[in-house]
Amino acid sequence: MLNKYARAFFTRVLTPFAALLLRWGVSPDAVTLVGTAGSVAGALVFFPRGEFFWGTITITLFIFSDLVDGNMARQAGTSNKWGAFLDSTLDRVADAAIFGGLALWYAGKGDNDLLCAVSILCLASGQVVSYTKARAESLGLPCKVSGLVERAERLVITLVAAGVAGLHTFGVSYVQWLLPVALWVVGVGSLVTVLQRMLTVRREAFEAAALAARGTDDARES
Ligand SMILES: CCCCCCCC/C=C\CCCCCCCC(=O)OC[C@H](COP(=O)(O)OP(=O)(O)OC[C@H]1O[C@@H](n2ccc(N)nc2=O)[C@H](O)[C@@H]1O)OC(=O)CCCCCCC/C=C\CCCCCCCC
Ligand SMILES: O=P([O-])([O-])O[C@@H]1[C@@H](O)[C@H](O)[C@@H](O)[C@H](O)[C@@H]1O
Ligand SMILES: [Mg+2]
Ligand SMILES: [Mg+2]
Repeated sequence: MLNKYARAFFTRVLTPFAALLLRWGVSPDAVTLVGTAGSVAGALVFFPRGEFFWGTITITLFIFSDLVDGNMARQAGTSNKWGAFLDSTLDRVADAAIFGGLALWYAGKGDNDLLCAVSILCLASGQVVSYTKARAESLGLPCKVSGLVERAERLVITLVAAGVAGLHTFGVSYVQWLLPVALWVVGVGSLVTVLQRMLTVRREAFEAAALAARGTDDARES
């Protein structure tokens, strides 16, 4: 949903910045790499220590690189399969660090086995959501459904909740409950998304097989 509705807005806002980076000689690949390194560092330095506010601020600053890199590649006319592969692969690395960082907090000082398990569920199910589409596309099937919770939703829900929950450190009360709720929403939502995509790909696979069988029959008859 966010991918569909917010992308146009962010493209308009980030285009001048992307153009400036290109003028400075920065490449889209460099932005992808630095953005990922920053997101991973923010997640693994701050989240395992329970510093959710600063972790979220750092990750948010770097994660927008994921919108800038493609924008730069399109402006420069250099979008290519390597860039698409690098972008998607490093997205998985950043996602693993974010939910891994939260799991480490709950496994350690956060001392909550259930929320540690829910963070791992978010990590694993989010990766499977992405895998369903990647594998379907590699088999020539379009996977024509985005599903309930795409990557942008997973990140926005988690980061807004973590950022606000982190205000607890500055004395704001009644905000810590937001992060557990967000993790449950993302974990269960991602499972639903996996199911939605699997059912869509199953239908697409059977339709493709039926079409191929009809083609063979037609060829035999003529
Ligand atoms: C009180 C609290 C207030 C909080 C307010 C928070 C407001 C934030 C609200 C909304 C943020 C909305 C984010 C919207 C996301 C937009 C949707 C979207 O576009 O998502 C997808 C993208 C990028 O996807 P992708 O990488 O696939 O696209 P690209 O454009 O890069 O194109 C890829 C192609 O480009 C080519 N290419 C790429 C790279 C390369 N090197 N070479 C290439 O050639 C190639 O062809 C590729 O195929 O983005 C995301 O998924 C990232 C989502 C970002 C989410 C930000 C989350 C931040 C949210 C909240 C932070 C809150 C902080 C709160 C602090 C609270 C304190 C009180
Ligand atoms: O499938 P999903 O994980 O929700 O979202 C995906 C991103 O995570 C991936 O990195 C991108 O390349 C895909 O185009 C798609 O947007
Ligand atoms: Mg990107
Ligand atoms: Mg990306």
